[in-house]
Amino acid sequence: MGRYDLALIGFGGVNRALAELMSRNGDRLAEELGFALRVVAITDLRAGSLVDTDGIDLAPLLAAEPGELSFAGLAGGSADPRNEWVIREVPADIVVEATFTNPTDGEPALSHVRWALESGKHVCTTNKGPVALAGRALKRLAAERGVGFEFEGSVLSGTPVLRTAERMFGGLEITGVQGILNGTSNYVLGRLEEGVELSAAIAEAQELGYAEADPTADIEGHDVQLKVMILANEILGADLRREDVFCEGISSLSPHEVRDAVSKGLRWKLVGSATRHEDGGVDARVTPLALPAHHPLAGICGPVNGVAFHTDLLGTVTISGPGAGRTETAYALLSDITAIHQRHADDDSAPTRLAVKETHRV
Ligand SMILES: NC(=O)c1ccc[n+]([C@@H]2O[C@H](COP(=O)([O-])OP(=O)(O)OC[C@H]3O[C@@H](n4cnc5c(N)ncnc54)[C@H](O)[C@@H]3O)[C@@H](O)[C@H]2O)c1
Ligand SMILES: N[C@@H](CCO)C(=O)O
Repeated sequence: MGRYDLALIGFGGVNRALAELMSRNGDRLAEELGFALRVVAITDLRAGSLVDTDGIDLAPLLAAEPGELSFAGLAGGSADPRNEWVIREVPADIVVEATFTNPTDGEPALSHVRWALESGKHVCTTNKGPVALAGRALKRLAAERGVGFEFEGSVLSGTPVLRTAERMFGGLEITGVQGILNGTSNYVLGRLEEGVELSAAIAEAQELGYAEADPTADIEGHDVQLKVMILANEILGADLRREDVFCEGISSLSPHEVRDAVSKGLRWKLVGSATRHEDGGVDARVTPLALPAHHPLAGICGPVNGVAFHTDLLGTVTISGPGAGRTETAYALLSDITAIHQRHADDDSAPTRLAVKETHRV
Protein backbone atom coordinates (compact mmCIF):
# COMPACT_ATOMS: atom_id res chain seq x y z
CA MET A 1 0.00 0.00 0.00
CA GLY A 2 1.27 3.48 -0.83
CA ARG A 3 1.63 6.34 1.59
CA TYR A 4 1.56 10.15 1.50
CA ASP A 5 3.77 12.20 3.78
CA LEU A 6 2.10 15.41 4.97
CA ALA A 7 3.41 18.79 6.14
CA LEU A 8 0.75 20.50 8.27
CA ILE A 9 1.00 24.30 8.13
CA GLY A 10 -0.97 25.72 11.07
CA PHE A 11 -1.84 23.39 13.96
CA GLY A 12 -5.12 24.88 15.16
CA GLY A 13 -8.59 23.35 15.28
CA VAL A 14 -8.75 21.94 11.74
CA ASN A 15 -5.26 20.46 11.33
CA ARG A 16 -5.36 19.05 14.88
CA ALA A 17 -8.67 17.38 13.99
CA LEU A 18 -7.02 15.90 10.88
CA ALA A 19 -4.15 14.62 13.05
CA GLU A 20 -6.72 13.14 15.45
CA LEU A 21 -8.48 11.34 12.58
CA MET A 22 -5.14 9.92 11.46
CA SER A 23 -4.08 8.98 14.96
CA ARG A 24 -7.38 7.30 15.93
CA ASN A 25 -8.62 5.85 12.64
CA GLY A 26 -5.42 5.60 10.57
CA ASP A 27 -5.59 1.86 9.91
CA ARG A 28 -9.27 1.85 9.02
CA LEU A 29 -8.85 4.87 6.75
CA ALA A 30 -5.84 3.32 5.01
CA GLU A 31 -7.77 0.11 4.35
CA GLU A 32 -10.78 2.00 3.06
CA LEU A 33 -8.96 4.65 1.00
CA GLY A 34 -6.12 2.48 -0.31
CA PHE A 35 -3.27 4.66 0.97
CA ALA A 36 -1.66 5.45 4.32
CA LEU A 37 -0.92 8.90 5.73
CA ARG A 38 2.00 10.09 7.84
CA VAL A 39 2.88 13.56 9.15
CA VAL A 40 6.54 14.54 8.64
CA ALA A 41 6.34 18.25 9.55
CA ILE A 42 4.11 20.61 11.51
CA THR A 43 4.45 24.38 11.74
CA ASP A 44 2.45 26.75 13.90
CA LEU A 45 2.74 30.43 14.78
CA ARG A 46 2.47 29.67 18.49
CA ALA A 47 3.98 26.17 18.85
CA GLY A 48 6.90 26.58 16.40
CA SER A 49 7.90 23.77 14.05
CA LEU A 50 8.60 20.07 14.28
CA VAL A 51 10.18 17.89 11.60
CA ASP A 52 10.74 14.13 11.58
CA THR A 53 11.08 12.54 8.16
CA ASP A 54 10.52 9.12 9.78
CA GLY A 55 7.05 10.28 10.86
CA ILE A 56 5.95 12.37 13.82
CA ASP A 57 4.33 10.56 16.75
CA LEU A 58 1.07 12.50 16.94
CA ALA A 59 -0.36 11.06 20.18
CA PRO A 60 1.76 13.11 22.65
CA LEU A 61 1.10 16.30 20.67
CA LEU A 62 -2.65 15.68 20.71
CA ALA A 63 -2.55 14.94 24.45
CA ALA A 64 -1.25 18.47 25.13
CA GLU A 65 -3.69 21.39 25.51
CA PRO A 66 -3.55 23.42 22.27
CA GLY A 67 -2.46 26.61 24.07
CA GLU A 68 0.35 24.80 25.88
CA LEU A 69 1.93 23.03 22.91
CA SER A 70 5.53 23.98 22.18
CA PHE A 71 7.84 22.21 19.74
CA ALA A 72 11.00 23.93 21.06
CA GLY A 73 13.16 21.42 22.88
CA LEU A 74 11.77 18.36 21.03
CA ALA A 75 14.08 16.47 18.66
CA GLY A 76 13.59 18.17 15.25
CA GLY A 77 11.70 20.99 16.96
CA SER A 78 12.11 24.76 16.99
CA ALA A 79 10.29 27.73 18.50
CA ASP A 80 10.38 29.27 15.00
CA PRO A 81 7.65 28.11 12.55
CA ARG A 82 10.27 28.11 9.71
CA ASN A 83 7.36 28.00 7.24
CA GLU A 84 9.29 28.68 4.04
CA TRP A 85 12.08 26.23 4.86
CA VAL A 86 9.64 23.51 5.95
CA ILE A 87 7.40 23.95 2.91
CA ARG A 88 10.22 24.08 0.38
CA GLU A 89 12.80 21.70 1.87
CA VAL A 90 11.14 19.00 3.97
CA PRO A 91 10.36 16.01 1.69
CA ALA A 92 6.58 15.98 2.11
CA ASP A 93 4.25 14.90 -0.69
CA ILE A 94 1.32 17.10 0.34
CA VAL A 95 1.30 20.47 2.11
CA VAL A 96 -1.88 20.94 4.16
CA GLU A 97 -2.47 24.68 4.69
CA ALA A 98 -4.81 25.59 7.56
CA THR A 99 -3.56 28.88 8.99
CA PHE A 100 -5.73 31.97 9.54
CA THR A 101 -7.80 33.22 6.58
CA ASN A 102 -6.79 36.77 5.70
CA PRO A 103 -9.62 38.30 3.63
CA THR A 104 -7.55 41.34 2.59
CA ASP A 105 -4.61 39.87 0.70
CA GLY A 106 -4.66 36.17 1.60
CA GLU A 107 -1.21 36.33 3.22
CA PRO A 108 0.78 34.58 4.54
CA ALA A 109 -1.27 31.57 3.41
CA LEU A 110 -1.01 32.66 -0.23
CA SER A 111 2.80 32.49 -0.01
CA HIS A 112 2.60 29.11 1.77
CA VAL A 113 0.53 27.69 -1.09
CA ARG A 114 2.75 29.25 -3.75
CA TRP A 115 6.00 27.96 -2.15
CA ALA A 116 4.55 24.46 -1.97
CA LEU A 117 3.37 24.40 -5.58
CA GLU A 118 6.66 25.92 -6.79
CA SER A 119 8.45 23.10 -4.94
CA GLY A 120 6.39 20.50 -6.81
CA LYS A 121 4.26 19.54 -3.81
CA HIS A 122 0.53 18.91 -3.84
CA VAL A 123 -1.52 21.34 -1.73
CA CYS A 124 -4.83 21.02 0.03
CA THR A 125 -6.23 23.89 2.01
CA THR A 126 -9.28 25.04 3.95
CA ASN A 127 -8.03 28.61 3.79
CA LYS A 128 -10.37 30.82 1.80
CA GLY A 129 -7.92 33.68 1.22
CA PRO A 130 -5.60 32.13 -1.40
CA VAL A 131 -8.48 30.42 -3.21
CA ALA A 132 -10.75 33.47 -3.43
CA LEU A 133 -8.03 36.04 -4.13
CA ALA A 134 -5.61 34.08 -6.32
CA GLY A 135 -7.31 30.79 -7.19
CA ARG A 136 -6.85 31.14 -10.95
CA ALA A 137 -3.10 31.83 -10.75
CA LEU A 138 -2.57 29.05 -8.20
CA LYS A 139 -4.45 26.51 -10.32
CA ARG A 140 -2.29 27.51 -13.30
CA LEU A 141 0.88 27.09 -11.23
CA ALA A 142 -0.28 23.68 -9.97
CA ALA A 143 -1.02 22.55 -13.54
CA GLU A 144 2.41 23.76 -14.72
CA ARG A 145 4.11 21.76 -11.95
CA GLY A 146 1.91 18.68 -12.45
CA VAL A 147 0.61 18.71 -8.88
CA GLY A 148 -2.81 18.97 -7.23
CA PHE A 149 -4.35 22.06 -5.64
CA GLU A 150 -7.53 21.10 -3.76
CA PHE A 151 -9.70 23.29 -1.54
CA GLU A 152 -13.06 21.60 -0.93
CA GLY A 153 -13.12 22.85 2.70
CA SER A 154 -13.03 26.50 1.63
CA VAL A 155 -16.82 26.40 1.08
CA LEU A 156 -19.24 24.51 3.40
CA SER A 157 -16.38 22.75 5.27
CA GLY A 158 -16.59 19.00 4.55
CA THR A 159 -19.89 19.14 2.67
CA PRO A 160 -18.83 18.37 -0.93
CA VAL A 161 -20.20 21.37 -2.79
CA LEU A 162 -17.33 22.31 -5.10
CA ARG A 163 -16.48 18.75 -6.13
CA THR A 164 -20.15 17.89 -6.63
CA ALA A 165 -20.62 20.86 -8.93
CA GLU A 166 -17.41 20.09 -10.81
CA ARG A 167 -17.98 16.36 -11.24
CA MET A 168 -21.73 15.85 -11.19
CA PHE A 169 -23.19 18.83 -13.05
CA GLY A 170 -21.69 18.11 -16.49
CA GLY A 171 -24.09 19.18 -19.24
CA LEU A 172 -26.04 21.49 -16.94
CA GLU A 173 -25.85 25.23 -17.27
CA ILE A 174 -25.61 26.81 -13.83
CA THR A 175 -27.07 30.30 -13.98
CA GLY A 176 -26.65 31.25 -10.35
CA VAL A 177 -25.94 30.19 -6.79
CA GLN A 178 -27.50 31.35 -3.55
CA GLY A 179 -26.51 30.13 -0.13
CA ILE A 180 -26.12 30.35 3.58
CA LEU A 181 -22.36 30.08 3.61
CA ASN A 182 -21.22 30.89 7.12
CA GLY A 183 -21.72 28.57 10.09
CA THR A 184 -20.94 31.16 12.76
CA SER A 185 -23.39 33.84 11.65
CA ASN A 186 -26.12 31.26 11.05
CA TYR A 187 -25.52 29.79 14.52
CA VAL A 188 -25.52 33.30 16.03
CA LEU A 189 -28.78 34.27 14.29
CA GLY A 190 -30.43 31.12 15.68
CA ARG A 191 -29.21 31.92 19.21
CA LEU A 192 -30.46 35.54 18.88
CA GLU A 193 -33.88 34.12 17.96
CA GLU A 194 -33.71 32.18 21.24
CA GLY A 195 -32.93 35.34 23.21
CA VAL A 196 -29.16 34.89 23.71
CA GLU A 197 -27.02 38.07 23.64
CA LEU A 198 -24.87 38.69 20.54
CA SER A 199 -21.53 38.58 22.39
CA ALA A 200 -22.50 35.35 24.22
CA ALA A 201 -23.61 33.70 20.96
CA ILE A 202 -20.31 34.63 19.27
CA ALA A 203 -18.37 33.24 22.25
CA GLU A 204 -20.28 29.95 21.89
CA ALA A 205 -19.44 29.76 18.18
CA GLN A 206 -15.77 30.34 19.02
CA GLU A 207 -15.82 27.62 21.67
CA LEU A 208 -17.44 25.19 19.22
CA GLY A 209 -14.68 25.85 16.66
CA TYR A 210 -16.88 27.50 14.02
CA ALA A 211 -15.61 31.09 14.17
CA GLU A 212 -12.63 32.67 12.44
CA ALA A 213 -9.70 33.72 14.64
CA ASP A 214 -11.20 37.22 14.30
CA PRO A 215 -14.98 36.60 14.26
CA THR A 216 -15.55 40.03 12.70
CA ALA A 217 -15.07 38.24 9.37
CA ASP A 218 -18.05 35.98 10.19
CA ILE A 219 -20.33 38.70 11.54
CA GLU A 220 -19.55 41.39 8.95
CA GLY A 221 -19.90 39.02 5.99
CA HIS A 222 -16.28 39.06 4.75
CA ASP A 223 -16.03 35.28 5.11
CA VAL A 224 -19.16 34.86 2.96
CA GLN A 225 -17.79 37.39 0.47
CA LEU A 226 -14.74 35.15 -0.09
CA LYS A 227 -16.95 32.05 -0.42
CA VAL A 228 -19.20 33.78 -2.96
CA MET A 229 -16.08 34.68 -4.95
CA ILE A 230 -14.93 31.04 -4.83
CA LEU A 231 -18.34 29.74 -5.97
CA ALA A 232 -18.67 32.36 -8.72
CA ASN A 233 -15.13 31.87 -9.97
CA GLU A 234 -15.17 28.07 -9.79
CA ILE A 235 -18.72 27.36 -10.91
CA LEU A 236 -19.92 30.35 -12.93
CA GLY A 237 -16.58 30.97 -14.68
CA ALA A 238 -16.29 34.49 -13.21
CA ASP A 239 -13.10 36.30 -12.20
CA LEU A 240 -14.44 38.40 -9.33
CA ARG A 241 -12.35 40.58 -7.07
CA ARG A 242 -13.42 41.43 -3.54
CA GLU A 243 -14.57 44.92 -4.48
CA ASP A 244 -16.97 43.38 -7.05
CA VAL A 245 -19.00 41.69 -4.29
CA PHE A 246 -21.27 43.99 -2.26
CA CYS A 247 -21.03 42.95 1.39
CA GLU A 248 -23.23 43.64 4.39
CA GLY A 249 -23.08 41.46 7.51
CA ILE A 250 -25.50 40.81 10.36
CA SER A 251 -24.23 43.44 12.81
CA SER A 252 -26.82 45.91 11.50
CA LEU A 253 -29.64 43.63 12.78
CA SER A 254 -30.83 44.17 16.34
CA PRO A 255 -31.60 41.07 18.46
CA HIS A 256 -35.16 42.42 18.79
CA GLU A 257 -35.52 42.57 14.98
CA VAL A 258 -34.30 38.96 14.66
CA ARG A 259 -36.73 37.68 17.32
CA ASP A 260 -39.62 39.79 16.04
CA ALA A 261 -39.24 38.34 12.51
CA VAL A 262 -39.93 34.82 13.82
CA SER A 263 -43.34 35.90 15.12
CA LYS A 264 -44.11 37.13 11.57
CA GLY A 265 -43.12 33.81 9.96
CA LEU A 266 -39.76 35.16 8.75
CA ARG A 267 -36.17 34.17 9.54
CA TRP A 268 -33.17 36.43 9.09
CA LYS A 269 -30.35 34.71 7.22
CA LEU A 270 -27.02 35.98 5.88
CA VAL A 271 -27.28 35.12 2.21
CA GLY A 272 -24.50 35.12 -0.39
CA SER A 273 -25.47 34.97 -4.04
CA ALA A 274 -24.02 35.17 -7.54
CA THR A 275 -26.01 35.38 -10.77
CA ARG A 276 -24.74 34.99 -14.32
CA HIS A 277 -26.40 37.19 -16.94
CA GLU A 278 -26.90 36.44 -20.62
CA ASP A 279 -23.95 38.66 -21.58
CA GLY A 280 -21.72 36.45 -19.34
CA GLY A 281 -21.38 39.07 -16.59
CA VAL A 282 -21.76 37.91 -12.98
CA ASP A 283 -23.34 39.95 -10.16
CA ALA A 284 -22.54 38.88 -6.62
CA ARG A 285 -23.55 40.10 -3.18
CA VAL A 286 -23.72 39.27 0.52
CA THR A 287 -26.66 40.60 2.47
CA PRO A 288 -28.98 39.68 5.36
CA LEU A 289 -32.44 38.71 4.14
CA ALA A 290 -35.67 37.97 6.07
CA LEU A 291 -36.71 34.74 4.33
CA PRO A 292 -40.27 33.43 4.43
CA ALA A 293 -40.67 29.99 6.03
CA HIS A 294 -41.27 28.27 2.65
CA HIS A 295 -37.92 29.47 1.21
CA PRO A 296 -35.53 26.48 0.69
CA LEU A 297 -32.84 28.19 2.80
CA ALA A 298 -35.12 29.33 5.67
CA GLY A 299 -34.98 25.99 7.51
CA ILE A 300 -31.18 25.75 7.46
CA CYS A 301 -30.16 26.33 11.06
CA GLY A 302 -27.14 26.46 13.34
CA PRO A 303 -23.73 25.62 11.84
CA VAL A 304 -25.45 23.83 8.96
CA ASN A 305 -25.14 25.72 5.66
CA GLY A 306 -26.76 25.26 2.25
CA VAL A 307 -26.21 26.22 -1.37
CA ALA A 308 -28.95 26.36 -3.99
CA PHE A 309 -27.69 25.94 -7.57
CA HIS A 310 -30.01 27.38 -10.23
CA THR A 311 -29.69 25.26 -13.38
CA ASP A 312 -31.29 25.11 -16.81
CA LEU A 313 -32.23 21.41 -16.88
CA LEU A 314 -32.89 20.57 -13.22
CA GLY A 315 -34.23 23.84 -11.89
CA THR A 316 -32.89 24.44 -8.38
CA VAL A 317 -30.65 21.84 -6.73
CA THR A 318 -29.89 22.49 -3.05
CA ILE A 319 -27.03 20.89 -1.13
CA SER A 320 -26.89 21.32 2.62
CA GLY A 321 -24.61 20.05 5.35
CA PRO A 322 -22.09 21.23 7.92
CA GLY A 323 -20.72 24.69 7.10
CA ALA A 324 -18.17 24.78 9.90
CA GLY A 325 -16.63 22.60 12.58
CA ARG A 326 -13.14 21.24 13.25
CA THR A 327 -13.74 17.57 12.40
CA GLU A 328 -16.15 18.38 9.57
CA THR A 329 -13.47 20.58 7.99
CA ALA A 330 -10.73 18.03 8.60
CA TYR A 331 -12.88 15.64 6.57
CA ALA A 332 -12.68 18.12 3.67
CA LEU A 333 -8.87 17.78 3.82
CA LEU A 334 -9.19 14.01 3.76
CA SER A 335 -11.44 14.26 0.72
CA ASP A 336 -8.86 16.57 -0.93
CA ILE A 337 -6.08 14.05 -0.29
CA THR A 338 -8.28 11.33 -1.76
CA ALA A 339 -8.87 13.51 -4.84
CA ILE A 340 -5.12 14.05 -5.19
CA HIS A 341 -4.59 10.30 -4.91
CA GLN A 342 -7.22 9.57 -7.55
CA ARG A 343 -5.87 12.14 -10.00
CA HIS A 344 -2.14 11.75 -9.53
CA ALA A 345 -1.26 8.27 -8.25
CA ASP A 346 -0.85 6.88 -11.77
CA ASP A 347 0.34 10.14 -13.32
CA ASP A 348 3.63 9.35 -15.09
CA SER A 349 4.22 13.04 -15.72
CA ALA A 350 4.37 13.81 -11.98
CA PRO A 351 7.86 14.25 -10.56
CA THR A 352 9.05 10.82 -9.41
CA ARG A 353 9.65 12.15 -5.89
CA LEU A 354 5.89 12.65 -5.68
CA ALA A 355 4.94 9.14 -6.68
CA VAL A 356 3.17 7.41 -3.79
CA LYS A 357 5.85 5.66 -1.78
CA GLU A 358 5.59 2.02 -0.82
CA THR A 359 5.31 1.90 2.96
CA HIS A 360 8.33 -0.37 3.40
CA ARG A 361 10.63 1.87 1.37
CA VAL A 362 11.12 4.72 3.85
N1 LIG B 1 -12.97 25.86 11.78
C1 LIG B 1 -13.80 25.75 10.76
O1 LIG B 1 -14.96 25.38 10.92
C2 LIG B 1 -13.32 26.03 9.38
C3 LIG B 1 -14.12 25.63 8.30
C4 LIG B 1 -13.69 25.89 6.99
C5 LIG B 1 -12.50 26.58 6.80
N2 LIG B 1 -11.79 26.99 7.87
C6 LIG B 1 -10.52 27.68 7.63
O2 LIG B 1 -9.46 26.78 7.95
C7 LIG B 1 -8.35 27.51 8.50
C8 LIG B 1 -8.01 26.94 9.86
O3 LIG B 1 -9.13 27.03 10.68
P1 LIG B 1 -9.03 26.66 12.24
O4 LIG B 1 -10.41 26.60 12.73
O5 LIG B 1 -8.11 25.52 12.41
O6 LIG B 1 -8.33 27.97 12.78
P2 LIG B 1 -7.49 28.13 14.14
O7 LIG B 1 -7.46 29.59 14.42
O8 LIG B 1 -7.99 27.18 15.17
O9 LIG B 1 -6.04 27.62 13.72
C9 LIG B 1 -5.19 28.31 12.87
C10 LIG B 1 -3.79 27.95 13.31
O10 LIG B 1 -2.89 28.51 12.37
C11 LIG B 1 -1.77 28.99 13.09
N3 LIG B 1 -1.13 30.03 12.27
C12 LIG B 1 -1.59 31.24 11.96
N4 LIG B 1 -0.71 31.90 11.17
C13 LIG B 1 0.35 31.05 10.99
C14 LIG B 1 1.57 31.14 10.30
N5 LIG B 1 1.92 32.24 9.63
N6 LIG B 1 2.40 30.09 10.34
C15 LIG B 1 2.08 28.96 11.03
N7 LIG B 1 0.92 28.82 11.71
C16 LIG B 1 0.07 29.86 11.69
C17 LIG B 1 -2.31 29.52 14.40
O11 LIG B 1 -1.31 29.57 15.39
C18 LIG B 1 -3.42 28.52 14.69
O12 LIG B 1 -2.96 27.48 15.52
C19 LIG B 1 -8.78 28.98 8.52
O13 LIG B 1 -8.27 29.59 7.38
C20 LIG B 1 -10.30 28.91 8.48
O14 LIG B 1 -10.85 30.04 7.84
C21 LIG B 1 -12.14 26.71 9.15
N1 LIG C 1 -15.79 30.71 10.24
C1 LIG C 1 -16.32 29.97 9.15
C2 LIG C 1 -15.62 28.64 9.03
C3 LIG C 1 -16.00 27.90 7.77
O1 LIG C 1 -15.42 28.50 6.66
C4 LIG C 1 -17.81 29.75 9.36
O2 LIG C 1 -18.30 30.00 10.48
O3 LIG C 1 -18.49 29.36 8.42
